[in-house]
Formats: sequence, C-alpha cells, structure tokens
Amino acid sequence: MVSLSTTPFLPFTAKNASTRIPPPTSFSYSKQRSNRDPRKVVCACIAPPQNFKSQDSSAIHFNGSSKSEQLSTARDHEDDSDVLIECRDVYKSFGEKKILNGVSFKIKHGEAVGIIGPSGTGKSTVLKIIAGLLAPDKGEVYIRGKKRVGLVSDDDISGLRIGLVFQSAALFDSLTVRENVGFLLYEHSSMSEDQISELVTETLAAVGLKVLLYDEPTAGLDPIASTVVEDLIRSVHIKGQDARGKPGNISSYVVVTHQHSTIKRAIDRLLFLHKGKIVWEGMTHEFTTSTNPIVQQVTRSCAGLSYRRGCSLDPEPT
Ligand SMILES: Nc1ncnc2c1ncn2[C@@H]1O[C@H](COP(=O)(O)OP(=O)(O)OP(=O)(O)O)[C@@H](O)[C@H]1O
Repeated sequence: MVSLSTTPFLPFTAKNASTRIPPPTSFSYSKQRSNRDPRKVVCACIAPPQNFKSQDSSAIHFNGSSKSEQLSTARDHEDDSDVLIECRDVYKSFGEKKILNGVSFKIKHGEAVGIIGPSGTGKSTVLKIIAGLLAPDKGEVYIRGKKRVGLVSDDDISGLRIGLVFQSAALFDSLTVRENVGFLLYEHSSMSEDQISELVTETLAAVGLKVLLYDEPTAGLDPIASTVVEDLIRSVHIKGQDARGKPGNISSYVVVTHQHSTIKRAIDRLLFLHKGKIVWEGMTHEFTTSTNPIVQQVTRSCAGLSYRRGCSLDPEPT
C-alpha cells in the first residue's frame, strides 16, 4: 500500500488559480490487494479538506456553448476496435428496488467520461458493476470485447486493470476501519513535492492500471480544492501531463459526479442516467443546449445558480 500526505500534492496547481493553493487535506493511494481481499481492484480515497478555506469563492457555472449534440444512446455503425468497456442492457435490483433498467454504453480508449444523474439513480452501482465488484442481474459487461463472467478475481479474463477511486471510506468490509478511512497518511512525510509527484506516476505505471473509475472525487471540496483534484485526474490520463510534462498512464477514466466544475474541467463526454437508463449521451459542451426534455429540466433548474449554491442535477418535479 502506498499512502501519500496531501502537502506534497502542491505540484498539481489549479490552472485558473493565481496563487499556489493548498491541496485537499488527504489524498491517498492504495494498491488494494490484501490477503483478505484477492480481487484485482485498486482503490484510492480522496477525502475532503479539513481546516482549508478557499481564497477564491467565485462561483463556477456550467454552461456549454456548442449547438450540436448527439441525442442517440444507440451508436450504430461505429468502429468498436477501441472500445475498452461496454455495458450492454444491464439490469440491477436491490431487493424489491429496481435500480438499473437496461443500461447500455461504451467507453473507448482515450476517453474521459462522466456519469451524471439524480441521486440514487444508480451511478455508483454502474461503477461497481464496471469494476467487477457487483454482478448485474441481467445484461453483460464486456472488457476489451470479452464478456466478464462473475466478479473480478485473480482469474480476471481481461488483463485490463481497472481501478476504483472512492470519495469516502467504508468500502470493503474485508478491510479494517483504519485501512478504509485513512489509508494511513504520512502526515509528516519528508518527501519532496517532486518525489511525491513522481511516486504517483510511477505507482500507477507499476500497478498497471489502464482505466480509473472515480466516484464523486470532488464531493465536499470547495471550488479551489476541487480544481486540484480535477487537474490531478487530467494529469494521470494519457492525454494529460503532470507538473514535469510527463504524460499519464491511464487510457480512459469514468467520473461519477454532481459537481459542475468537475464536469467542466475533467470530463469530455457525458452519460446521463435517469430512472435506470442512459437517457442522453453527448459531449460535455452539448449538455446545456440539448433539446432532450429531461436534460432541459435539469439545465433549467441550474440556470443562474452557482456551484456554491448547490445546483442539483435532479430534474425538477413535474
Ligand atoms: N448494496 C446495496 N444494497 C441495497 N441497496 C443498495 C446497495 N447499493 C446501493 N443501493 C441503493 O441503490 C440505489 C442507487 O444507489 P447508488 O449509490 O448507485 O446511486 P447514485 O446514483 O450513485 O446516488 P448518489 O448520487 O446519491 O450517490 C440507492 O437507493 C441505494 O440506496
């Protein structure tokens, strides 16, 4: 397990911040393969900052500008050779509660995808199904074109390492509370900023992760601290680069979020999950100009509201 103090994350500065900014209070990265949990899931934890006051409380608005959009959730006649992950008609219930009701989408090599939608609609459930922590009741998950059977194990058929980054703890009952919550930060680490930066890049490379799934990575962070995390998410992607200009190792990532700044800064393509289905997908900048009635309900409810006032992605009641 590798645990990192937050202080050394200063190399990842917010592009829009004029001053160097404090990082989140804790960021830890852990290769989660204890003897008690043989699954090939790599887990990290990002916790909200403590005792950190933003130096810039300016509102962050989410407003795209493109006129075009792609309303179709079915992408026929596509070249699928670069598809890393596909969920095909996935259903999931918990007891009597039907959560996913035929979810289908593809994640391609190089993509930065966001899953948004109302609370409780099953976004985290989708991530857990992709990661192989939960099995769908019906439907299939394909990893590089190979159907996944059962949960992720050491016999993983895909060879594609998928990491899940949790926003909060209490994730694996096989881990102790201490392991789950803290990932034991080195609060008084003597490592330099550059050493830590290097360590993150090298650790990701050594672990061999190709896809990262982030579950609400900026929840609870103020706007400035969020930008640090959003930049870090971009920096470890193959299309990004770290403070030293080195490209990341992550081929594709998926972010579940309610935060407008994260949608704007860290996501290129959006999947909108509503009532158990993907009801809209398109490029991030196409969202606010969508003519999809459900999307319009959301964007209407967000009009004029700032991030800090907590604009919700829940559609207005009809
Ligand atoms: N293991 C479980 N057992 C029973 N119910 C569950 C389980 N996991 C999730 N649920 C329920 O399924 C629903 C969807 O949960 P999920 O966390 O996937 O939603 P979400 O869209 O990520 O929500 P939020 O945006 O609020 O985080 C919720 O009602 C939740 O209580």
